[in-house]
Amino acid sequence: MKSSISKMLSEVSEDRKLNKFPEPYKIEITPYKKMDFCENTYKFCKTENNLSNLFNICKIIVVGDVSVGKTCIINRFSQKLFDTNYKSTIGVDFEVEKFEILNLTYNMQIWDTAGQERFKCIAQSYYRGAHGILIVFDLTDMNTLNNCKTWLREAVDACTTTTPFIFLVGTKKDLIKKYAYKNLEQTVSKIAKSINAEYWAVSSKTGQNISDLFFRVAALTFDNTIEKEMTKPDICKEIGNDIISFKKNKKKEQQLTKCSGIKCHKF
Ligand SMILES: Nc1nc2c(ncn2[C@@H]2O[C@H](COP(=O)(O)OP(=O)(O)OP(=O)(O)O)[C@@H](O)[C@H]2O)c(=O)[nH]1
Repeated sequence: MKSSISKMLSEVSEDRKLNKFPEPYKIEITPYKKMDFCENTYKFCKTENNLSNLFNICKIIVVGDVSVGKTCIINRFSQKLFDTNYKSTIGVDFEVEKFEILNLTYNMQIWDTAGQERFKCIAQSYYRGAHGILIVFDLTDMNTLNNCKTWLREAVDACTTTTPFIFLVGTKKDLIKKYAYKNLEQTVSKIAKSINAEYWAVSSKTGQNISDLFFRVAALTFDNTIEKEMTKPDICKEIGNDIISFKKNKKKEQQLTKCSGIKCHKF
């Protein structure tokens, strides 16, 4: 947690800067067909905007069976590390990754959940408000793929306040032979389409597609959040239990309204 906070305060490294909309892994296996940021997003990012820090965070949850490689994906991306020793996640773990998208800082909270059944209840309490769900399976174990629908149902049921982007992520690509992978991809494609998810095949051991996946997640959630907020009459933001609302039309003095529980006051 300490390192996550210091990361949020630190400078964005060069390899986390994004100015071009990243492509999906396979255009035919994604429901998200857009190939560029929205016009509103470009406009918002170009204007000198003191509201920009209101949209600078997204929450991503990573779910899937035991030992499919959830922690390894996150460690490979955040620390460029791969550990062959398996240490099961207890409950949930938390990481923050900092990006710069179209010159705005963007923080991604990544919630690594335990695959073990006994921790499900704890993990589910962290799903609320997620902007993205990574459902992870092991490309060498069909059972883990078959369980993805259950993971998705449970995650979506708990995400009552948001409509998250869904990614179906197959791991351990380094362990599967080319011809076997080709056959498998047809099955995965059907499942991905049936759950309306974007598919990625990755390897935490070699690093294949790991960064591309997280950049894609960052770009989609960033663009969607700004687009949604820009089309609202007023910009509202949930901070803890409070709703902070900014009136967009007031130029000089922004009217800030804070509503907490039943009481509502202006300041
Ligand atoms: N060869 C190979 N092994 C991997 C890869 N990803 C993960 N592993 C191995 O798979 C095992 C489990 O990885 P974890 O990332 O700990 O799995 P997890 O899904 O977080 O497991 P839980 O926390 O118990 O739910 C470890 O021994 C890893 O070294 C990969 O891309 N390639």
